[in-house]
Amino acid sequence: MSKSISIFDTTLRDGTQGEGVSLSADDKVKIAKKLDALGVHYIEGGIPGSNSKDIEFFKRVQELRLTSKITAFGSTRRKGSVAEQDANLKRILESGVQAATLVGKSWDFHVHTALQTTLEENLSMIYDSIAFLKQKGLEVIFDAEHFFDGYKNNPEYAVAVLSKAREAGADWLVMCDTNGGSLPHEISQIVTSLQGPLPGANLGIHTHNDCELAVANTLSAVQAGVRHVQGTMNGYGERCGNANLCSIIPNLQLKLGYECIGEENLRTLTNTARYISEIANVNMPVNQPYVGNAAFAHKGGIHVSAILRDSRTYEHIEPEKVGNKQRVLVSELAGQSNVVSKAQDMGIALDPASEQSKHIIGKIKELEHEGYQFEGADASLELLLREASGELKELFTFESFKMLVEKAAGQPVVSEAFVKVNVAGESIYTAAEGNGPVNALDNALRKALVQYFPTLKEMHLADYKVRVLDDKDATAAKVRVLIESKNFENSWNTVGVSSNVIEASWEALVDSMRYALLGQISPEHVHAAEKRQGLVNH
Ligand SMILES: CC(=O)SCCNC(=O)CCNC(=O)[C@H](O)C(C)(C)COP(=O)(O)OP(=O)(O)OC[C@H]1O[C@@H](n2cnc3c(N)ncnc32)[C@H](O)[C@@H]1OP(=O)(O)O
Ligand SMILES: CC(=O)C(=O)O
Repeated sequence: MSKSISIFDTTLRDGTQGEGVSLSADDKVKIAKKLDALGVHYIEGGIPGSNSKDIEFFKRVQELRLTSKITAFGSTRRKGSVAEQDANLKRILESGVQAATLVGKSWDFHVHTALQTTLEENLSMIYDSIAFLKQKGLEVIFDAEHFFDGYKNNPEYAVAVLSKAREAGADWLVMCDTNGGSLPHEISQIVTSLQGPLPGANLGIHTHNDCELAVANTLSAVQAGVRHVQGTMNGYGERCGNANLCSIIPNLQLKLGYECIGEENLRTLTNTARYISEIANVNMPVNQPYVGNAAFAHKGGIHVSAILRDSRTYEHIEPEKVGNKQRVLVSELAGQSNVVSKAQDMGIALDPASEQSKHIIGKIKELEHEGYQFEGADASLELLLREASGELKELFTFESFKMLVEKAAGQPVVSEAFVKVNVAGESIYTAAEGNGPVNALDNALRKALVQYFPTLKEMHLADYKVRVLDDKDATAAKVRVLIESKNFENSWNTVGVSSNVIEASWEALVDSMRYALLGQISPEHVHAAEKRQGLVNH
């Protein structure tokens, strides 16, 4: 039996039925290009009978001449009408696609309850609609909605639906686990049972994740003989989502030896998944298998010590095969290996056997106990490691700060910060306003430093997160502030902890600037060098 699987992506249709996922025509075009580059065989673009955004997408995507086939989705004709007059079928034709996905009922209960028609009329709706589109020269993928629930309730009818679709000329007969309630062994048994009534049929699978089994159910169907797999990127979709292609494709290709998108394209999977999550504006869970940030991240000291000897000790595949990478995290669960490996990544020489490395681990554990978290604050960790290894040159030191927050009735709240820092032996005092206390502190600190270090003009704060660490004693609870900073090329994260949110923010802010200034020369040295060259005379 062929080991090629046709991959059908419905991120742009079923994916957008997921809560919180909404894509403009422009977003859809961008995602379609990316999916095409990934090498999926079909891209279901939307429902031309539903909205003008999808109509615009189908118009624009034709101009791109993608390799993936674009399909338009719609349901079978309405009951008691004729296919030629059906508004949804007409819209599919007008969309200019060469392939259509038609959804039809295959559960008798749905025919009676949702459609409120007879079983015979539903069969005619399926036959007429597929035959009409085939007559117009389209490839037709028939999605048998609720196929598995239908089969459990009335197997003869569910099979009659697929047979009718085949008779009408459907190119693929796709069995849908629409409510996502099936288990892998049921999928396997039902798919296998079709070999008798539908010998040699082109079967496909479309599953939902309501029992967190959509990927497992898809694999079961493939092992029972289906050769067409529908799913979405990152598992977006109605309710709990669709089968996640980011897991299905590597499972099929790397574990089961099926050909899906090829080895080279598979290496772009992580980038594609992350790009789509950015466009969809949906945060990707860090622990998402294969493509998540933590999919190959190692935290426990015992794990890190072993992966440094051989990655296979704690990795089921080489991360590069799906375009991901190994990461080592540093936390209170760290051992020497984590810290030494992290230091190496940062270009800091640290002897694993030294007292110095033991001291650093002790220090990290102590700080994590106090509430610091270095997993999400690489820049603060690097400062700590450089400081402990004696490599850090401080370019400024803190003297004091003061805050004023004022609110008068009917007036907007005003925040002002006063900051005193010392640069090259000189005490600098600045004041600045901001749209909040942290912004005011950032502005005042920057104002003090930028005259000495102009590169600070290029950086800005990109994200700010506060977490309450101990709510047993509400007012004395500690907070942890995480700040993400960016310049044109890089982003870096810093952390601060205190029972006072302003102090915690200050600490993270100062670290952010200390990190931005790593490798810069102190103004004292610049001044001394200029003096040597006779550029200044004092
Ligand atoms: C399993 C799936 O995911 S199927 C895809 C689901 N996705 C969507 O529904 C998103 C896009 N949907 C839409 O924009 C709209 O629902 C439309 C344009 C398709 C239809 O809108 P409306 O005409 O207002 O109908 P409405 O959404 O209220 O109800 C669905 C109608 O489709 C009919 N219908 C449902 N499934 C089918 C089917 N397989 N074949 C024929 N008709 C069907 C229903 O009987 C109902 O018609 P009725 O009100 O005459 O009984
Ligand atoms: C067709 C489809 O999306 C489903 O049955 O779930």
